[in-house]
Amino acid sequence: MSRRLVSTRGLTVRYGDSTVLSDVDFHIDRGEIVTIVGPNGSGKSTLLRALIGGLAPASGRIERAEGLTIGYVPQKLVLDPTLPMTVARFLSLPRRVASRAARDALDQAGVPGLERRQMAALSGGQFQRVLLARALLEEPDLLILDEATAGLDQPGAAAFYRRIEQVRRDTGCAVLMVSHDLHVVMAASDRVVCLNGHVCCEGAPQAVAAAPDYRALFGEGTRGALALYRHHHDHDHDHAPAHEAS
Ligand SMILES: Nc1ncnc2c1ncn2[C@@H]1O[C@H](COP(=O)(O)OP(=O)(O)OP(=O)(O)O)[C@@H](O)[C@H]1O
Repeated sequence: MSRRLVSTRGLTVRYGDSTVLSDVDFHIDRGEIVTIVGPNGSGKSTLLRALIGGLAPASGRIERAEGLTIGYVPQKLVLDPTLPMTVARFLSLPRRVASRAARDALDQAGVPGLERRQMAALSGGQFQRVLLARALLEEPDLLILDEATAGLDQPGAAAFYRRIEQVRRDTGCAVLMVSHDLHVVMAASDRVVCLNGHVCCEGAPQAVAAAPDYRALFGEGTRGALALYRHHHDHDHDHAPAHEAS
């Protein structure tokens, strides 16, 4: 398969009369971690939907590598809490997977040994990692995460993204994620694309954080988060932090 997994050229998407994305050039290559940031309503989820093939462009082109396999981790998944369902059973929906494969995927997602636990009894962080495990069962070339840490606190989200980096190291998959908090995903991203209906700026995370277009959209209000991020990355993580498996 070619190095380029997905690309768009001049992508324009409309819902009725309203143009949500206009003239977007985007690409992600094998093994890259790319984060899309942008304010609410800026078209981030729409871009993901178009890349997956769930939306037809009004104009422009989308190209996907032949045989591309995508694993998708949604922002949230609502399960009926009164419905008894173990993690193992959940991982076997919609198609049955071997227990060995389920175990390996849970290991890879950083939540080993959860097979017999009830889905309704998982913490928010564990639940998102089970969703990650389910996506990994597809053995994706490209893992897509749409605000996958929305319900987690910042240390929990940072631990989740460290796990994503580990998954990339282990499997070589590319990762495309959407996040509203650039500073939490900074360490895990090779490249950041700032979207506001069009591509405002893109580049290395530090460069985007400093870019005038990014600052115009997000202001300077995330300094506290940046400090937290720095604290979490000025030392080694020989010992998994408490949040890693919580
Ligand atoms: N199915 C739809 N029909 C009509 N308009 C839609 C539809 N889906 C999204 N939109 C509109 O398109 C715009 C972009 O939505 P989108 O969900 O892509 O933004 P987003 O950047 O992911 O937002 P958020 O950060 O709030 O999740 C919004 O104005 C939204 O109301």
